[in-house]
Amino acid sequence: MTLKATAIDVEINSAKLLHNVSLELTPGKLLGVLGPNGAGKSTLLKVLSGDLAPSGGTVTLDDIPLHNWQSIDLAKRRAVMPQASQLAFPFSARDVVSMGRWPYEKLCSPFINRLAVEKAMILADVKHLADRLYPVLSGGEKQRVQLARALTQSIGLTDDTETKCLLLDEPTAGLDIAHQHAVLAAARKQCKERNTAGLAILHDLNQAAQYCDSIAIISNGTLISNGPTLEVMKPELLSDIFSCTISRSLNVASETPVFLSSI
Ligand SMILES: Nc1ncnc2c1ncn2[C@@H]1O[C@H](COP(=O)(O)OP(=O)(O)OP(=O)(O)O)[C@@H](O)[C@H]1O
Repeated sequence: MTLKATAIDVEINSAKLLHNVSLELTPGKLLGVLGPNGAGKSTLLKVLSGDLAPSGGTVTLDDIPLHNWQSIDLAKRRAVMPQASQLAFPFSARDVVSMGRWPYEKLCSPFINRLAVEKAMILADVKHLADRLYPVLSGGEKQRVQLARALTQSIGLTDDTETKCLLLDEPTAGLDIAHQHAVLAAARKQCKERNTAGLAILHDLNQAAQYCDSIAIISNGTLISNGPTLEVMKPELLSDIFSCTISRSLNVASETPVFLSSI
């Protein structure tokens, strides 16, 4: 049992941002959310995280509506990496990552909390940035520090058996290619090894196919398709959704699909 959205509508100033979207996150799996710019992907993530109340429908975590959860209990169960995080204060990168431990401050010893921070910094490859000031890091470095913050939050307790949810809004945006792979590998590892239910909004079709267990496609605020990655990522559907020609072949060496696109 985990995070479940049922018949979600979002309407702001008479604009329909989401219409009748139902979606469930699965423990141990990474769900990729694809769709054109302005489709409603970030809006969906904000509804799933509890940051935005839907106009209609419900989001439940373990069958309990999100608005009935205490914020500290919700923070123990789901971590969010938003699309952009600005912090004006001169915190170090380690301070920012440590913020992910606030739900566990009183539950774990300082030693355990420090270990969880160090582990997440290694996973997100930001250990070498630990003492640098966050506001002066590059965009990609800040992105990885934010990923580490979300990862350390979703690590929870050392012997935690509760399923966590990890919600990532374009975690690879602005990253060099090696770090794009590293970030998605870290997200997938977190899902598999800690039975975390993950969601990542992505724009790269090849990375989505390579790292995600299932795919949801959103277009014009509507869920168009949702299911196992290769069943959903059909060239005809993708070409239609993204208004360009998309073909799919197979990388024989790695046995992974390869998507090519042209206008
Ligand atoms: N607070 C708001 N008020 C009015 N319209 C909004 C608001 N927030 C988002 N929108 C609009 O809702 C639509 C969906 O936005 P959203 O950010 O969810 O898209 P997205 O799929 O994440 O896009 P992208 O891939 O460009 O990040 C857009 O047209 C956006 O302008």
